[in-house]
Amino acid sequence: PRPFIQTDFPHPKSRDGDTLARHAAVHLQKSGYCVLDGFLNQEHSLNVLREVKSIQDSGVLIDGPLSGGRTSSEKSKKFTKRVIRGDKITWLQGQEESCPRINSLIAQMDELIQRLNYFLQGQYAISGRTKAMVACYPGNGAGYACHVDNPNRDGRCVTCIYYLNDKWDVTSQGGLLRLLPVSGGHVDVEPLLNRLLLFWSDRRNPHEVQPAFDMRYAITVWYFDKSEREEAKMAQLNEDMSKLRGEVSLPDVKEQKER
Ligand SMILES: COc1ccc2cc(-c3cnc(C(=O)NCC(=O)O)c(O)c3)ccc2c1
Ligand SMILES: [Mn+2]
Repeated sequence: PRPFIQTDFPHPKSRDGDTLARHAAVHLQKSGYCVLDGFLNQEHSLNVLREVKSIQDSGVLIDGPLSGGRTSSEKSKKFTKRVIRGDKITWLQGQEESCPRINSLIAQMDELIQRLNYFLQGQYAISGRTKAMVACYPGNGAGYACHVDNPNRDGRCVTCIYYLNDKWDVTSQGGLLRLLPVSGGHVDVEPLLNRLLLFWSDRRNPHEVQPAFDMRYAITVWYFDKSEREEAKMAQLNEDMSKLRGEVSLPDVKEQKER
């Protein structure tokens, strides 16, 4: 049977920024995710799609983390199990002259998240973001196995995905994003054009991309929580320094006392 697919996500009546951000804050705090349809106007979203396709045609997209190479568990074995090619990606700062419409989308995402931060009343202090990841799933049945974006406190608190797939039909084209919130159940999100999906990036939201059978486009930005990000950078710095010094930990001191 067709998976239960939620397409009638409630959408705030008025379009002003604060209403949208408040709606997103309420939904995130209640369910850990939020779907906003019609994030840009139709023409703008089609122009963003046009720019993504020209980026794809320019050949700058590289294999995503799991495509083409070995799956992480295969590193130890001699042979490498070839995974089917997964998503192809590129990273954009959001100021490139070659894609003004994508830059404008990123600016709108930034503005929404800054307003959202205000309505989260101190739950997070969202202070920065990653570059925007433009991803194309090639449509050969590749998907993305169930995973958590930020399992180990790397600083990312909100995942923000903008979908660009016009007239997408999951029954024939697959590519469904399935959230498996630890609070139970599952939420199926179709990767529809001009749809923005937000969800907490941590272990509360394991999610998967089911195999896609047509080219499937998305632009993802991860937003950082200030303190979690600072701690993660400090931990990384200490780890790098101890590697640099070739630091070796000594056997436990109290054993020596007993000698
Ligand atoms: C170390 O370099 C890299 C480079 C790129 C990386 C991209 C992802 C990633 C994570 N999540 C999704 C996802 O959930 N997509 C949901 C959807 O498209 O509907 C996705 O497409 C891609 C994870 C780790 C990476 C590491
Ligand atoms: Mn993910």
